[in-house]
Amino acid sequence: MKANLVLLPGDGIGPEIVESAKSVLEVVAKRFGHEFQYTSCLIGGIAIDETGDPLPQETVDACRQSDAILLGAVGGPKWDDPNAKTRPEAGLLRIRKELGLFANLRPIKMFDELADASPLRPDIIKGTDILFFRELTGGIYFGQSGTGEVDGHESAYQSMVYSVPEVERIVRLAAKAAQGRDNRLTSVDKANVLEPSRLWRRTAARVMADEFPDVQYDVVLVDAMAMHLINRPADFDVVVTGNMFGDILTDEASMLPGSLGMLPSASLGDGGPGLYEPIHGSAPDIAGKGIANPLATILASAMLLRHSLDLNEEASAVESAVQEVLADGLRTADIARGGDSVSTEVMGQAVTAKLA
Ligand SMILES: NC(=O)C1=CN([C@@H]2O[C@H](COP(=O)(O)OP(=O)(O)OC[C@H]3O[C@@H](n4cnc5c(N)ncnc54)[C@H](O)[C@@H]3O)[C@@H](O)[C@H]2O)C=CC1
Ligand SMILES: CC(C)CC(=O)C(=O)O
Ligand SMILES: [Mg+2]
Repeated sequence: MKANLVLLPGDGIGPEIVESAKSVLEVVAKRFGHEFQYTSCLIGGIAIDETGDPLPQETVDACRQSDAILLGAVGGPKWDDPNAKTRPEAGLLRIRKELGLFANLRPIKMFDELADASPLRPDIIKGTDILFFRELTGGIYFGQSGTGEVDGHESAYQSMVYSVPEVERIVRLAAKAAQGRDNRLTSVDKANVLEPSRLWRRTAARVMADEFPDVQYDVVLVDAMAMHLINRPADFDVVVTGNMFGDILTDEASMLPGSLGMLPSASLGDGGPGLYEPIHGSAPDIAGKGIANPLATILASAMLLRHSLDLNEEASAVESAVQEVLADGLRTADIARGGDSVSTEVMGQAVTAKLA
């Protein structure tokens, strides 16, 4: 098949890990007889430096015309000035919104080979296989914000808004995914405090009762969920939650397989191109050192093959190749736990070698 792919390397370790994932896609195309074309576009801090805008219009246009998008990460200390007109992260939020990518799928899958990379005991993490559905284009990250004065003191606010259709569509997707897995769905909210969470909870309950009575459904408050994830992660199947709760809980959940550098994600909407990225950020502390773990981005490219190009065999081949290099004992520093480690490039090449 022919596919037009947009690459958005971004900032920090973004270019290094996207380069590794691109090499993997190139080798997949060669082995399976596909023709992938790549267009690299600006997003984030580098886009601010070059155009003044973290999401230039050419980037949006190229993404809209593509079959799928692979993104590295955005942001870094260079653009952290609290008084700056715009930030790299604004570009990422906008591309998600512009493309209507309301569903962010974040699988938390264990690799047996990495059991010793997790800070948690093997008996606790054994059998963990969670699929998070994080709502991605609403909630507090998109709420009205501003600064002002309260009681004579400088103040700031950011509001959290969810509408019924926004909750319905993400819950439906998550419930359908549950039907294809272990048929269990957990909705996470903060309904004991937040009004949008109460709307979320009653909407989700109605959708589940009316449309998915066969799916085993429960609700958990987000603070308790933070604890359950560490205490009994293997008990969860599909989890659906709002934008900020999903952002935070999945970074926490990355410690189950052992590193942020292992977790991919897919952002999907109603048709149109999907956007694939690792869940981590631009890791400025290790950028340019050639030691970042490229596996999250490589696994994101596998999700791209599966969800946007319908290439299931190819996606599985990439996932197996990752498993094999881990079984061979290859570790980047983040999963080496003090043992021998390899560079980003060597890890990427090892995966492509398995696929060639
Ligand atoms: N999707 C995106 O583009 C995201 C961007 N960010 C941005 O990234 C910048 C840095 O944020 P942080 O809070 O430091 O989060 P981060 O996720 O970039 O890094 C947190 C820690 O994990 C490590 N890490 C992350 N990815 C790794 C990988 N592939 N291999 C090895 N180690 C890895 C980093 O070295 C760091 O110690 C900020 O500007 C933030 O806004 C943060 C999260 C997501
Ligand atoms: C700009 C942020 C919302 C990025 C982030 O932390 C994420 O999507 O995981
Ligand atoms: Mg995050």
